[in-house]
Amino acid sequence: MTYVPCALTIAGTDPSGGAGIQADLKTFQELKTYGMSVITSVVAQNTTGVQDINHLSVAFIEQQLESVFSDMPVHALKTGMIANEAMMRAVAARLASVDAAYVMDPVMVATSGDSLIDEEARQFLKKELLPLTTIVTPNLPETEFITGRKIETTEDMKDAAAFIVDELHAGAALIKGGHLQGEAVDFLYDGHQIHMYSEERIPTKNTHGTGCTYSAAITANLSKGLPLHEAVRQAKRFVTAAIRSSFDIGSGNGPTNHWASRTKEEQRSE
Ligand SMILES: Nc1ncnc2c1ncn2[C@@H]1O[C@H](COP(=O)(O)OP(=O)(O)OP(=O)(O)O)[C@@H](O)[C@H]1O
Ligand SMILES: Cc1ncc(CO)c(N)n1
Repeated sequence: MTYVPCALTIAGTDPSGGAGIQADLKTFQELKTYGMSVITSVVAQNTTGVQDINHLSVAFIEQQLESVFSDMPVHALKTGMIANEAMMRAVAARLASVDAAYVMDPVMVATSGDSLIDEEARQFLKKELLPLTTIVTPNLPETEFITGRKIETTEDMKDAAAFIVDELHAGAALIKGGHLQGEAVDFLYDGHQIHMYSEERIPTKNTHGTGCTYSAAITANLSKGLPLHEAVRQAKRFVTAAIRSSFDIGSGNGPTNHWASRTKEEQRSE
């Protein structure tokens, strides 16, 4: 039987297609993995912000998890928006018995600035979910929350990555510098060494869903069995290409373009 890499996302939705579950599934598909999704909250949002949120019940989230795990292989999974502590407890209980790479995108606020999870969920994420991760991928505000430190320089980013692994027991930490000035530089600490991923900053406001797309690409690459550093390296290339050819659609922060990383040959043969 051929091996099909299977990737799962546990997250909220974006009907405008740029972030959340929709961005994750598009990314899984582009990276030639079999994509699956468990929805935590249905979010009415678009490029301008979040208009409303409808949370699914904990029992229904548990049922979705059971439907997937009782029947399907999962080689890697990611979590995105998990709005409250009760939902997080249900996910944590399932993760404890799952043997798959776990990528946590510690989603707290949308690109627009709208809050997506409550205060108790933030605390639970830091104390209970972090130690279960293969890798956590915070942006700068999320890193400041998780570490309780101000992050202003690349040195601060490297120190934060080490702190999150050594003191808070994440498997690895990728600190994303999308919110800094200058080069778009990210640092990975895997418990042994620091890796740096740096790309030219693209002058665009169209960054809706970049964090979702990046963590989904890492998840897809891990489901294929790539080592962590290589999974992140290829994902950084993918998200940079997606930002470079992002869409100027909608009147706010436009979405990334998930098919941008296809080679010319691949695009021609379609
Ligand atoms: N303008 C840009 N040009 C190039 N790379 C960028 C730009 N903005 C962000 N990135 C890169 O995109 C990736 C996602 O980082 P970012 O810090 O924006 O995530 P995020 O804040 O979690 O995203 P989101 O807006 O979805 O919440 C990182 O690799 C970051 O370095
Ligand atoms: C559902 C969801 N998850 C994550 C983000 C962060 O971009 C968002 N805007 N929406």
